[in-house]
Amino acid sequence: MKISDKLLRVQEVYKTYGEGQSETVALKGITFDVFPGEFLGIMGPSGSGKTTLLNCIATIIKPTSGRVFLNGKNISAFDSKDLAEYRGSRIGYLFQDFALLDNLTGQENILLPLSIHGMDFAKARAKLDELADFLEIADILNKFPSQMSGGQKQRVAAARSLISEPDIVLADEPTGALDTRSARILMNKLEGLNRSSGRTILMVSHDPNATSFCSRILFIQDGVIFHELRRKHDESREKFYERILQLMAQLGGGSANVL
Ligand SMILES: Nc1ncnc2c1ncn2[C@@H]1O[C@H](COP(=O)(O)OP(=O)(O)OP(=O)(O)O)[C@@H](O)[C@H]1O
Repeated sequence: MKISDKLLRVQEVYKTYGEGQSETVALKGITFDVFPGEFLGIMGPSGSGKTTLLNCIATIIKPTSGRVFLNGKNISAFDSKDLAEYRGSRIGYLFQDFALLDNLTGQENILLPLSIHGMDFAKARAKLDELADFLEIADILNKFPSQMSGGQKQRVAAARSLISEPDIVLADEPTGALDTRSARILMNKLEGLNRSSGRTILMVSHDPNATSFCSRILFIQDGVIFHELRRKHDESREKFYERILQLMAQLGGGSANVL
């Protein structure tokens, strides 16, 4: 298979922070592919390198060595102009803390990426209406973040991550600040976007409830991928959740301690 058949290829990525006595090798040669339409989860205990890996893919930080390809292009070799285009339109971000701007309404937050990167207004309006409808945020678009619940904020953030129709959405613990019910609603929406629109999502999480919505999960520990679980074609989410828990228990110490 050619590299271009894959949407994303992470190849032998290493990341070292600091030097000498304070040196931390956060990623130790990570290699994996993401195919178009996948909903890939990355699980691992605190400090295992999940956020570092996501930030290398998002070009927020540079790998110490190794390469990241998006649509066959080596984005780790991009100059700053290409990086701006890549960050702005080819990927969407979803963060644990929502990262909404407090002094902008929901609608303004969602449209912000487009106003920075140039906007076809009619297309943006149609896309906004479609996303607001699907994510059930139409009636809060004129509210400010301080007037929204956590779940509503994260669904507004999800709309913002999708408005530019990115090739891939990168989500870092998107349910981390949500209660169980809001987390489930968000994950149902992300799964729906993945299944109905073929939206490719890469999500980092330590929560098996969240990753049980994925189609495949990579397990990372001490900067190395050491296991993969794939959701079977007709496997229910509940069954997949059980398999994730079983694996976590096998890894030792019970799920809560391991991941
Ligand atoms: N800016 C930094 N400078 C130095 N060390 C760092 C930095 N960021 C992360 N690290 C270290 O790199 C390792 C991986 O951290 P990372 O945040 O990627 O883990 P994580 O799996 O996302 O953890 P968590 O689930 O707690 O967010 C940890 O040992 C961490 O202390």
